[in-house]
Amino acid sequence: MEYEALDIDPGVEWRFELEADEEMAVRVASGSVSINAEELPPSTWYPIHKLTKSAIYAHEPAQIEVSSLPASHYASSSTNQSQILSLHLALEQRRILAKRVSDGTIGPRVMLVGPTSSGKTTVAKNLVNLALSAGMGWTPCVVGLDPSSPANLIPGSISLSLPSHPLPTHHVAHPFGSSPTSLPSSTLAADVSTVGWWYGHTEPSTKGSDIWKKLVSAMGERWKERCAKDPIAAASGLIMDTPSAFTNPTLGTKKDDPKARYALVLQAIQTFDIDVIVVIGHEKLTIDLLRLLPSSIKVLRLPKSGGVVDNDDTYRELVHAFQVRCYFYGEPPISKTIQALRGESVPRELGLTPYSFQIGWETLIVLRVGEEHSAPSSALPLGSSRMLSPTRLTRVDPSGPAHTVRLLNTVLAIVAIRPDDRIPKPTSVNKSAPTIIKSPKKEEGDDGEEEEKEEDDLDDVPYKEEVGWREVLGFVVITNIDSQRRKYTLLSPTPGKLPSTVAIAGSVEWVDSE
Ligand SMILES: Nc1ncnc2c1ncn2[C@@H]1O[C@H](COP(=O)(O)OP(=O)(O)OP(=O)(O)O)[C@@H](O)[C@H]1O
Repeated sequence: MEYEALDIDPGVEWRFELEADEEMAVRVASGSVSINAEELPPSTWYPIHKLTKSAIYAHEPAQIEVSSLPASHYASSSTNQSQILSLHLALEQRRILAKRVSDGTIGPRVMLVGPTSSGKTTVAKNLVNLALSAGMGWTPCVVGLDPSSPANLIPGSISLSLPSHPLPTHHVAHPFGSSPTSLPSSTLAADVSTVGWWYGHTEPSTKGSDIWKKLVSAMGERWKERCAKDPIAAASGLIMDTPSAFTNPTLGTKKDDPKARYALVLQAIQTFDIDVIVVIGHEKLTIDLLRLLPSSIKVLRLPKSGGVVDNDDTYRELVHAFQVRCYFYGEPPISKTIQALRGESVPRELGLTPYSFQIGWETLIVLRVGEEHSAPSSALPLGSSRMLSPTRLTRVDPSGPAHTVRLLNTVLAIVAIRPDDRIPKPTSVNKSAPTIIKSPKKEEGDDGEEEEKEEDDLDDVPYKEEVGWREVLGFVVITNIDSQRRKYTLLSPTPGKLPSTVAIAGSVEWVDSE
């Protein structure tokens, strides 16, 4: 079989963009090259799946063999690799110092921020891989706060993971390696211990900021617990990938605090005690953060790599669908052409055997966070208003046609339930009607926010709100709703009983189009 041989000069990266119908394998013929700071093994075919857009960087004069050249590829010496390396060396010193004092000192806590397609995930992955390749046994925590490019789970989720080996770039589904919950754990990319939380939407919004903050706080608690138990994890520090929405100063700004700027960014900084912020290619954000934050937090600017691709919405949708598919089915097989390549090949994940089954509406309790489905405010007595908790849970009733349409193809996060999570059924006395506390007339000069309160038990809210920010046990998709027999058909990645019968729905949907 014919291969294309490519020479790459030192300090140069060979950039490629694979389309939906392209895949390739690369092999190092001479020299040393890496992909997202993972050194490619010598003389071994390294398969790269469709839709991947990335670059192979040469540390010294190198030659690689490519099974089939993609339509779009070029070499460039204008990379930000040297700046990433300098940053890594500074972080490495901090880790070594933290390990040396061994009094629970936590290593560097780095947050990456920047606009859409600025290269945040790529820089985060490079920094993680550089730490993992340092030979010091670091286990840097990856804080995946971008629900649209989820670190190791599926769109809509945010996660903490502790990789212990350099993360490969075989495909776009799991930029930070996949968790053993979705893929067989004996495989290379699957062996990354991960804890996930379900936001349910691919962009944080001001409306959803209350639940977002709860989720981030729960993640922070979990990380602190881990650091207290594991001094190496503590010394390794963390690298946080964030959503591009974080560059919007008014994200999370509520009416009760109109002057708050970068509310969700500040909350994440506080929760994870971030002490280094790397702003990619956004001068205004750098200046804003320098003004807002104390000098103990370093705000650095990293130039955007010329190789970063400005992905459009169609590409993002394709990647999201691919990520969900990989969660249920594992990676698609490598084409026969790549399998037929002679020589050693990097092992890749096995497929999964997803399982479809039916479950009754009464058995699977589907909840939504922060939704109102009680009487409209116009139906309340004059002068009173409804005040619902923004993180309240409502049970989805699939019986109405509108609900059926909304639920079909919805991705559900299965969450763990504890015995004391259930709200006791109201007694017959207080079940009679909602108690509306009328708004007292405003006193002059009284700008209090709390005057409107009500106690409402109109809705069947079976669980405490905490369930909404519980860790996720796994994901399923509703593939069919049988209104006659009152049953859902669910797709699950593996056969067996669901770990819990309480699930949270969001706005993430998936239809298997393959
Ligand atoms: N040097 C490079 N050469 C080729 N492709 C690259 C390079 N750096 C990044 N890319 C690609 O550019 C795209 C955008 O990069 P990345 O996902 O890191 O940006 P982001 O800021 O995290 O994006 P988002 O706005 O989706 O959060 C990705 O497809 C990535 O693989």
